Amino acid sequence: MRVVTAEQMREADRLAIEEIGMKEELLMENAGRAAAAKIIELYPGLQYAAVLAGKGNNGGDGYTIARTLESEGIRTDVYFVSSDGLKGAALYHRTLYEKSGFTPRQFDPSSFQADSYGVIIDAMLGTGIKGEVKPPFDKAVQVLGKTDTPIVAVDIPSGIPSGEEDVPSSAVKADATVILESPKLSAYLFPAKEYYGQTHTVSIGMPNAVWHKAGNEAVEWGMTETSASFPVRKENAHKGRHGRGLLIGGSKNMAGAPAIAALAALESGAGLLTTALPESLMYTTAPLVPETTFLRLPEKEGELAEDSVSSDFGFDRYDAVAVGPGLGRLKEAKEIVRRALVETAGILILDADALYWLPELEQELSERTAPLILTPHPGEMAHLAGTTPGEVNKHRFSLAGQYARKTGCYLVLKGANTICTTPEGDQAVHTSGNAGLAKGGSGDTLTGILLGQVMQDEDTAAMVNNAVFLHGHAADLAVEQEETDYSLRASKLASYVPRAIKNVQLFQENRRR
Ligand SMILES: NC(=O)C1=CN([C@@H]2O[C@H](COP(=O)(O)OP(=O)(O)OC[C@H]3O[C@@H](n4cnc5c(N)ncnc54)[C@H](OP(=O)(O)O)[C@@H]3O)[C@@H](O)[C@H]2O)[C@@H](O)CC1
Ligand SMILES: [K+]
Repeated sequence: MRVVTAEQMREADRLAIEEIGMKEELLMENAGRAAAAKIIELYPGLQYAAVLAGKGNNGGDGYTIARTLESEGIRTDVYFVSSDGLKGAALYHRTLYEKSGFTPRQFDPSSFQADSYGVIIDAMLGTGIKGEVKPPFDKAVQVLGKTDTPIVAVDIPSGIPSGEEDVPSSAVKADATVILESPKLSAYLFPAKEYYGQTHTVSIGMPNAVWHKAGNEAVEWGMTETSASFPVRKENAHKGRHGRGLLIGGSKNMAGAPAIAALAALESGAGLLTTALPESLMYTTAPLVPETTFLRLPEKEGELAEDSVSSDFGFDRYDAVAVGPGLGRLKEAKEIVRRALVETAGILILDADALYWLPELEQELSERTAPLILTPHPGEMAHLAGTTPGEVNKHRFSLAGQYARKTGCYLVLKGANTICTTPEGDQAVHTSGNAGLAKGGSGDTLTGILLGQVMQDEDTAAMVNNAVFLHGHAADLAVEQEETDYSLRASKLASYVPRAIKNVQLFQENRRR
């Protein structure tokens, strides 16, 4: 599913109108009808609704929704908060509404009876918003903030920006948002996302052709995208075919991390896995993951020593190498990361403490040509980009895009709604996963899944996204079944990866039928 900025949506709109000849009134009719149908689906038995309408096209959608609901037998009152300068398609649809026998009323915050309606539809401000909500809309936002009646926003909750701009001090907090045609970036950014409630995207019949010119910012990557690119294993498969992977990590205080990552790598498809760790950790790791082979490395104070990785270590013998889970920050680890960057001819994944050294390895980073995947959480991203976690969270799309293009890496920016960016700047945002993932060790699981997945196909971008999807989907399945978002532990999470893969394969089979 396409994800856009307000500018791209406007450009698509313009192209559909000017180049394809769709009338704006038609797009608005489609929008209103699709939104009304979704509202009826969400609230079966709805009898009485109110629409709060603005003076732009979002308001225009509101009049169309009201007319459609009325024709479905649902009594619907329209209150215009402002209609100053109503024009174009919005004026056309208000006129249709009036000529159909209905009379819109001026919204009055002191007399509006929010509780008498089954649903209130927020059609005040859409993608045209700029800055803090101004009068008279501010009062209407306050009134909606006090009612228990469900609020359904049209396209975007009024006041919320479409992109990475600041969320104003007050905005409509919707129970659900019916997004028109394509979600805007803010639907994936906190705190804006919290205002959307449940999201439902409906088509307004925008011709696909316009997107080639209008472009789009990102896609949302889910089950459909994963199953479309998930490789089918050949019947005569051989273990070597599915990749030789190397995992490097572990230290005395993070002794379990390599086991968690190794389990996840094997359960996501790694053919042959070697785990390189401080030698003392082998005896605790082997019983947990009997299928991996080991490289027992010399250690210093329980962490890998600088000379742990011998000159003939053989980074280039593997299809993919992951460095980081439980590695620790002793400065000796820097040399291991440097060598991995320079010598790994296959795909290299750097995670956790391996990322810590990257700002000091700029030259090696810029000289690396083989694929590199970085998996920072917002704190690590801030360290990489030389900024604060707060700034990272505000500008997740743009910052990730800049960093991936600048360094030529595949960047997996973790956090709620993980964003994957390719070296070319193409982005995919993920919604799978839940609060159960906000726990130590869940990053190790992701690194393992990435290691297992990237060796399965040459389309690295798709494999990275599939790994992120499987990680989130495994967490969702765990919570649906016997786990909760409190209890989910990373090692348990790995045990749900097979079920996540099974679901992807079932989805694939059903599509082929
Ligand atoms: N794209 C498509 O294909 C289709 C799009 N459609 C719909 O169009 C919507 C976008 O419509 P839009 O561009 O007319 O803007 P919209 O959000 O209605 O608001 C504009 C008004 O807000 C005002 N305003 C601005 N800032 C403000 C503030 N801080 N506080 C208060 N007021 C503020 C501003 O007034 P001004 O400040 O300029 O006086 C202006 O009058 C989109 O979200 C979707 O619902 C559908 O119809 C189907 C086809
Ligand atoms: K709205």
